[in-house]
Order: sequence, then structure tokens, then C-alpha cells
Amino acid sequence: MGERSRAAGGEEGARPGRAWLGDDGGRKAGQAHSWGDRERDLWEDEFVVNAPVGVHPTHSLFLPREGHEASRPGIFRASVPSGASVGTHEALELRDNDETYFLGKGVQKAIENINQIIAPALIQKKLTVLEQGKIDRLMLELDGTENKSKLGANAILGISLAACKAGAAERCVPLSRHIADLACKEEVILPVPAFNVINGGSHAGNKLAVQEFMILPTGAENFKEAMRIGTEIYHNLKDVIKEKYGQDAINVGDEGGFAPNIEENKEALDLLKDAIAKAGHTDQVVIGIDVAASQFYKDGKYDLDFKSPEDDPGRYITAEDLGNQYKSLINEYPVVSIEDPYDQEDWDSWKEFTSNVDIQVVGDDLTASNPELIRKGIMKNACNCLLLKVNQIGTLTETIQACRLAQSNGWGVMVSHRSGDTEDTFIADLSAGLCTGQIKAGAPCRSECVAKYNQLLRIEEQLGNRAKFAGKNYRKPAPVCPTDKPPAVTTLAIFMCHLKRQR
Ligand SMILES: C=C(OP(=O)(O)O)C(=O)O
Repeated sequence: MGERSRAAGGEEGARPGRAWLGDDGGRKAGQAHSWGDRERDLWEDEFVVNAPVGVHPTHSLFLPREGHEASRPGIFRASVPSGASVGTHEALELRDNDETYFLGKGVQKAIENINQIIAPALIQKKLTVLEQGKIDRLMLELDGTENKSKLGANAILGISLAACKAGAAERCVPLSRHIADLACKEEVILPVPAFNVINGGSHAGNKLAVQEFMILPTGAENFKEAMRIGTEIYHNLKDVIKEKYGQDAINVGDEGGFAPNIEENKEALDLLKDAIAKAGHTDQVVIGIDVAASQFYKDGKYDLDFKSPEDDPGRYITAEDLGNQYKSLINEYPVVSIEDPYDQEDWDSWKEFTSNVDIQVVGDDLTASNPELIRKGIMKNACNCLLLKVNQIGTLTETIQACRLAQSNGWGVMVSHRSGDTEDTFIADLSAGLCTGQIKAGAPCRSECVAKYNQLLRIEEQLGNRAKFAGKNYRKPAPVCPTDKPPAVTTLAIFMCHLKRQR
């Protein structure tokens, strides 16, 4: 088993001991471990996040932050995703920009920053893996920039998420429960999956300007049923598209949705409507759209034909015309959620639209999971739901702050993957632990998407009859903790965990 210590833990032969971020047996930070070293370290007396980092330098940075401890052998890994339609306010993803190495997409600098700056600092401070806030704060201080451009958000986030996984294992609780405690949430709630089944925009080579057409099985009884509904619709959609446009129209885009070469939004929605009816789930499903309009904002207008090789300003439409198109979609189809309807700087159009519709309006590029921008969005009443992406902001602590800020101001929250995502399933636990009520992780297709949904199935199974599914309450699935209580990860919890291990 690659990850020997799992959140719900309880391995045989485990001994009690406190996990902390410290040195191990005199090895210098940054010095490589052999597997023999690792095995030995697993049984040393104190432990932890010390080993430098193994890296897979592809477009989706793989930053395992490894920890091992005497009492609970474990290696904790996190990998960091990457997006195609990246907003201008996102934290910086550090790339080497050396065209001769992975076409400039290498991440050697980020790795160096971990091994030479972050790791030694964490080791010196001897923080425990339960001190998520302090770990994240230390990295923010080391970075010292607004957008994490010194160390790279990809370097910082890998450590932040891996520390959280180690913290859950240290407490002998599932990862979703640990996140819930860090965020002061009483419950863990299974979100409604928003399956992105038709891909367009920057995620596909077709003519569609809109990036994502999603189905949300809000009428399902539980997450498992939502998976069944989504999967049945997805495969019916495949048949509908194939029948209408032929075999080559069922190739998939970046997030596993089909990418037929259609141009009109209504054509996509008709395909969806047919597939939903054919699958027999018309009453259980609503539709969400991610327009990703920043991708086609030009000269203060919107170019719905932005993928055409010829540019023609004559075809650009105004924000008002675009808003009217959205309203017509809302009237004719069960569209309940629209994400990024306008450009990230076009605040006035956002405000106007949100105050004139009664659906969910989701901020992604607009708010960039950044508490400062979310505050601005709340003040301006620009939208009413936050799209939450861990790598847009770069630490778990700030992700939790962003979520709490949105929820305590009456917004919905939808956790999201990235179009260049990895096999890491952290966001599944994040969504359940933060009680966001909604998650989008692509279609029920492509392993990196399905992995997140499978993890949610496991969480539901593990909760048994205590499992709660957001369903129709997806916009507000749980009451919000009114105070800024500190995380409920206490010394008592650690002590109880040690007792449990000794039994
Ligand atoms: C998931 C999305 O795509 P990307 O990761 O390309 O930003 C999105 O825009 O919501």
C-alpha cells in the first residue's frame, strides 16, 4: 500500500507517539532518502514531515510531502492541480519557463523552494501536523508576496494539503472529519455532484463558447444514487450525440464531457434534455453552466465565436445582450446555476445580472477563492455562490477562510477541481468536511474525475446511517458556525487517539 497510514487508520503494531514536524536522526533537510531509510524511519521514535519531496514534473505538479512517524507509519502525499482557464487574480503557479525542459512547464524551482526554504523552516519550528494554521502561516511569511509568487502556490499547497492528511491520521479520524473540525463544522455532508458532461470553451476544440454544461442530481436520495443518475445520463448522452452527429462527436474534452462540434447553447441544452429524459431522470436533475466568460471578453464586449481563427469585432455582443441570452436559457431549461457569466473585471454586469435573476450565480475568476475578492463580491452583491479551488489561493487555511466567509454571508459554495487535475482526491473530503453542498469534478469519466467521486462514495459508506446528502439543499446544506471558534482539534482528541491505538 503506497500510503501506509490512512485517515481512519488503526494499523497493526502501531505505537503511540506524537507526530511533529521535526528533524529525523540527524539527516539534513534536503538530503535524499532511500527506501531503506524510509522503512527505518517509520519506526523511529518521533517523527515526521521531514523527507524532501518526490516530484513528477509534468503539467500537474506532484508534490508529495512525506511524513513518517514512529507510532503510525505513514507517507502523506498531496498533488497540486493546474487550470486551463486561469483567472488573473489566482495565486501564482511557479513554472521554470525553460523551453528546453518540459516545454517550459517544469517545476524544478518550486521543488527547490520546498527542499531549501520550506522544509528547513518547518523542521526548525517543530510544529505538529495538527497545527495547520501555523504551518500555513509560516509558509505565507516565508513567501511574503500577495500572490505567492516567491515560493509558488504549487510549492506551498502541496505541503499544506499533505500536512492536513497527516493531521487526520495523527488524530485517527477520517480526512473529511479532520477538515470539518478545522473549519468548525459539526457535520460532514455529502455534496451534490455537478457532472460536467458537455465541454466547450478553452476545454475543447469545438465551436462552443460556453465551457461547461453540468447536470446536478439534486433529487437523488443519497450520493450513491446521484452517481447512478449522473452516470446513466452521461451514457445516454453519448448515444444521443452519436445518433445525431456521428461517432467522432463523442470524443471527450479536458474534463471528460463530450465535445460535439456544436455552436449554440440551446443545442447543447437540448441534447442534455433528451439524454436526461431517455435515462428517465427528468424530475431528479437540474442544470448548471460555467460560461467562463473572461475567456472571450474583448474590448468591453463578448465574442461568442472566440475560437474562430478570424477575429471580427462586428460580431461581439454587449453584456446586456449576453444577459438576455442567459435569461432565455433560464426560462426554457431547468438551468439553476450559472458560473462566471461575465469577465472577472466586469463587476457592474455581474451586479446587474445577480440582482435580476433568482438562480445561483457563481464567482470563479471573479473571486479566485480569495477572501479579499470575496469580501468585495459580498459588498457589491456581485454573485451569490463561491467556486472554491484550493490552488487558486494556495493554502488550506485560506481555503477554509474563503469558504467560511462565503457561507456566513449567505452564499453557496461549490468545491471545484481543475481542468488539469491529478489523481489526488483531497477535494472530495474538502467538500464533505466544509459542508459545501456542491462539488464539480468533471464527468463520470477519466480516472482523475472518477477518483474524486469514488472517494465521496467511500465517505458515504463509512458514515453509514449517519450519512447526510445535501440534495435539494445544495445551496445551504448546513447551519454556519457563527463564531470564529478555534479548530476543535484538541489535546484531548490526540490523547483519545493514542488510547485507541494502544487498545
Ligand atoms: C474548472 C475550471 O476550469 P479551469 O481549471 O481550466 O480553470 C473552471 O473554469 O471552473
